[in-house]
Amino acid sequence: SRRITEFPALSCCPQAVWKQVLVLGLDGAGKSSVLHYICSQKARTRISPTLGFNTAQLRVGGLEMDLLEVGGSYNLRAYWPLYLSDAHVLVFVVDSVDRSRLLTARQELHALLAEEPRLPLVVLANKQVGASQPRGLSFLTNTPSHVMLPCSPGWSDAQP
Ligand SMILES: Nc1nc2c(ncn2[C@@H]2O[C@H](COP(=O)(O)OP(=O)(O)OP(=O)(O)O)[C@@H](O)[C@H]2O)c(=O)[nH]1
Ligand SMILES: [Mg+2]
Repeated sequence: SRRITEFPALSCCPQAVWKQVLVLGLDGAGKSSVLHYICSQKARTRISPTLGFNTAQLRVGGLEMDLLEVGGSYNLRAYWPLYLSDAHVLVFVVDSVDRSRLLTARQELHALLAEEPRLPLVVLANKQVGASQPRGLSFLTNTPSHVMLPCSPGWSDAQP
């Protein structure tokens, strides 16, 4: 069964539209946590690695979004490019605390942007508790038309 999470309408998108949002990023970045938080407004501290896909449906007034996460483990990254052509937006989630893997994250993001340079991009700098501006992540992309947002899916109020 298809479970749709509903949000109140936004005045900016009165007509019915459907968008496919592709959610990618290295394993452990927090993609499933973000999807879970969007759909339930609750953090989940125990979350299993995604071995294939994970999906969520949202409706914000007339805007309906299908969110598709493809797991970020090394073997699954080979499948990422297959989903680019159907995507309207790419949300790339980065673990901003795990500095040792930022370079890998950057390489993977650049490989995606090389295939689909005009795909709108949102970078989520995850695990940023209390930060208003993500620091030290500007090198991730030199695409001018992207949005970079700090996030932490409900972490401050997480229940173990
Ligand atoms: N401290 C902290 N931990 C987080 C945050 N978001 C996610 N985590 C933890 O990070 C780990 C990985 O989160 P997931 O959401 O499974 O990561 P993922 O990107 O879906 O990983 P794959 O499915 O393996 O590609 C889990 O233990 C989460 O509980 C956050 O904002 N802060
Ligand atoms: Mg996952």
